[in-house]
Amino acid sequence: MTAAVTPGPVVLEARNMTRRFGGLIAVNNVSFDVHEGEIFGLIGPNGAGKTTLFNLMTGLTPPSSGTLSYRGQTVTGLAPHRIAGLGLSRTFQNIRLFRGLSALENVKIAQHVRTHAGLVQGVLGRAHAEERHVERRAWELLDLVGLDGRAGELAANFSYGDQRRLEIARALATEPRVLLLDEPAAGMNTSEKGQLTAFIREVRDRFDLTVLVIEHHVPLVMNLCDRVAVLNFGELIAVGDPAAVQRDPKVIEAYLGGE
Ligand SMILES: Nc1ncnc2c1ncn2[C@@H]1O[C@H](COP(=O)(O)OP(=O)(O)OP(=O)(O)O)[C@@H](O)[C@H]1O
Repeated sequence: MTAAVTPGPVVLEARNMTRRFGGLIAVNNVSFDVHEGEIFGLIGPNGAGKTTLFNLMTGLTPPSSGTLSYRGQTVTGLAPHRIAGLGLSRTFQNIRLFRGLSALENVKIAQHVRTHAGLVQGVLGRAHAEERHVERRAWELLDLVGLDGRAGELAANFSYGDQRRLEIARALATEPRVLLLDEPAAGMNTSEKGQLTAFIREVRDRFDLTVLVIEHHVPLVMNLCDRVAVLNFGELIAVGDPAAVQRDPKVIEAYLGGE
């Protein structure tokens, strides 16, 4: 478990975020703060609303009501690329790499969120200096995630674990301040899961990030996260340090008791 540290300033403020799909309330009046530099876990049973909450935060799904502020600026209602451009970057539960492109190309393309080049221009013809910078940075990120030796291989040929690492490299290519990871351990083998905690901490420290992570693997969440929020049927039933959350009777009943 991480040592208690003084929390940094609030970077994200979710206020009364709600999303209805017809009669179903997938996310129900959820409010929480995330502090700079935290690793903040989001757990809950299947269908609890975790991915929908990430989608609301990153602009993929508009909320029915409620807001998200990032460093005091309301980002609710902005398009996903605008939110990414402000510094919120994410990975997906169902991996969304360009499977037919190489690892290097996947990371290079992601950088156009920052360089403002269009997708076609991003692939075909940037100015030389910018292209060299993009290429160098892509190699650095592949090196960081341990895939620089496989830069030319197609993403489709990578194991789940390596695809997830490549997704993280791609998310980092947009130079985020906040990284949202949707089930980074899914599909990983035991040894890959074992390395993930150290890897996420290293990424947080190296890039001075705030990290939000959805994860089903409870021991990983409890080891990794500074604070944990628990969703159940769309409602936030607990937020706090991992040990306190793990002891909370509401959480035990909703989720951990069933493990
Ligand atoms: N686009 C959609 N249309 C209708 N219902 C949806 C949609 N997206 C999510 N839901 C429903 O909202 C609820 C929350 O789903 P969500 O995927 O956010 O849960 P989750 O906690 O991420 O689940 P899991 O752990 O299984 O990934 C579920 O009942 C789901 O079926």
